[in-house]
Amino acid sequence: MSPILEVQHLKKYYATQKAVDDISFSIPSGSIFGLLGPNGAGKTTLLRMITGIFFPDSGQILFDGRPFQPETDLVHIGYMPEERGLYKKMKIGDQALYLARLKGLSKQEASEKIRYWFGKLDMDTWYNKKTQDLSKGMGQKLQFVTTILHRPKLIILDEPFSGLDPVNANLIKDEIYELARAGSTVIFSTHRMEQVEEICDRIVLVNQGKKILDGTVAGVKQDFKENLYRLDVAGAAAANGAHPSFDIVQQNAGSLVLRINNGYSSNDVLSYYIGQGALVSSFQEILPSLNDIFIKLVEGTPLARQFQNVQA
Ligand SMILES: Nc1ncnc2c1ncn2[C@@H]1O[C@H](COP(=O)(O)OP(=O)(O)OP(=O)(O)O)[C@@H](O)[C@H]1O
Repeated sequence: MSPILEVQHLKKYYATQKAVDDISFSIPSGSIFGLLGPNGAGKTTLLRMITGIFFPDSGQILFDGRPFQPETDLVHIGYMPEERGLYKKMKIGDQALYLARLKGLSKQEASEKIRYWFGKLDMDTWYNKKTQDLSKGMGQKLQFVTTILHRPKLIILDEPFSGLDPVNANLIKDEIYELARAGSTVIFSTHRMEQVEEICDRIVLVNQGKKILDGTVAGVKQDFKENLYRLDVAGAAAANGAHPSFDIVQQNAGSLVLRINNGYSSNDVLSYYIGQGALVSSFQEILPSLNDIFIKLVEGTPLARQFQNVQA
C-alpha cells in the first residue's frame, strides 16, 4: 500500500537538546500506526512537525506522495493533541460546529456530522452544556469527535485514552478500527505499550530523539522471540521431561515453559511428550510483549526502569 506519510531524515534541536535526531519512517495508507517512546523521547516534537506547528531543522515530510504543505494539507489531517484545546465557556454544540467549519465543512454538513457522531458516542444531551462542565473523559470524547468529524485522511491521536473509563475507551477504540477500515490512516502516540500492541499494525519506537525500532507489531515480536513455549500436560512423564530438543525454563503443576533449542522444532517437543504417554492439553508459543522488547533494547538504563514501572 502506498504511504500516506513519509518522514525523511527529520531533525529538530532545541538549543543543544536533540529532540528529533535524524528520524525516517513511512506510514502505509489505512494502517493504524503506533508512535512509541518514553517521556521526552521526541514524539510530540515529531507530531508538531507532521502537523506543521514546527518546521524541521532539516529533513523532509511527504504527505500523500508530495512535499508536505501545511496550508493545503492540514485540512486532510485531524490532530488530537495531548493537551486539550477547547473553549471553556462556549456551548459544546457551538464549539463542535465552529471547529468543523474550520476544517472546511459547510454549516449543513457540519451539523449533520455532529448529530451523527454525538448520537453514536452517547453525547446527545451535551449540545447546550459548556466545556467547563464536562469531566476530563467527556472532554476527551468531545475532542475526539472534533478531530475525526471531517473524515481526515490522516488522524493523529496523542494519548487518546487518557482519562477515559473502560466503556468509553472501548467506544473510541472501536471507532479507531472503523475509521481505519473506511480508509483513514491513524497515528497513535503513547507511552502505553499494551494499548499499541492491541490496536496498531505497525510501530516506530523512539528513544532520546532516535528511532530504535520500526516494523509491524507481529514482525517485531517474531524478531525478538526467544523460542519459548507453554505446554500444559497431564501424566507423570511430564514432570521429568528432558530431551536435547528443549530446556525447561519454568515448571508448575501440569504446566511447563520450555525453550526449544536451535535445530529443533515444536514437533520434536510434542513427539517426545506424546511418546512418554503424557496427555497434552495445550501447546502455545510465547511471544514477547512490546514492553519486554523495549526493556531489552534499553536494558540497564533509567528508561528501562521507567517502563518496568509502567508495566507494574
Ligand atoms: N520547547 C522546548 N524547549 C527545549 N527543549 C524542549 C522543548 N520541547 C521539548 N523539549 C525537549 O525535547 C525532548 C523531546 O520532547 P518531546 O516533548 O518531543 O517528547 P515526548 O516524547 O513527546 O514526551 P512525552 O511523552 O513526555 O510527551 C525532551 O528532552 C524535552 O525536554
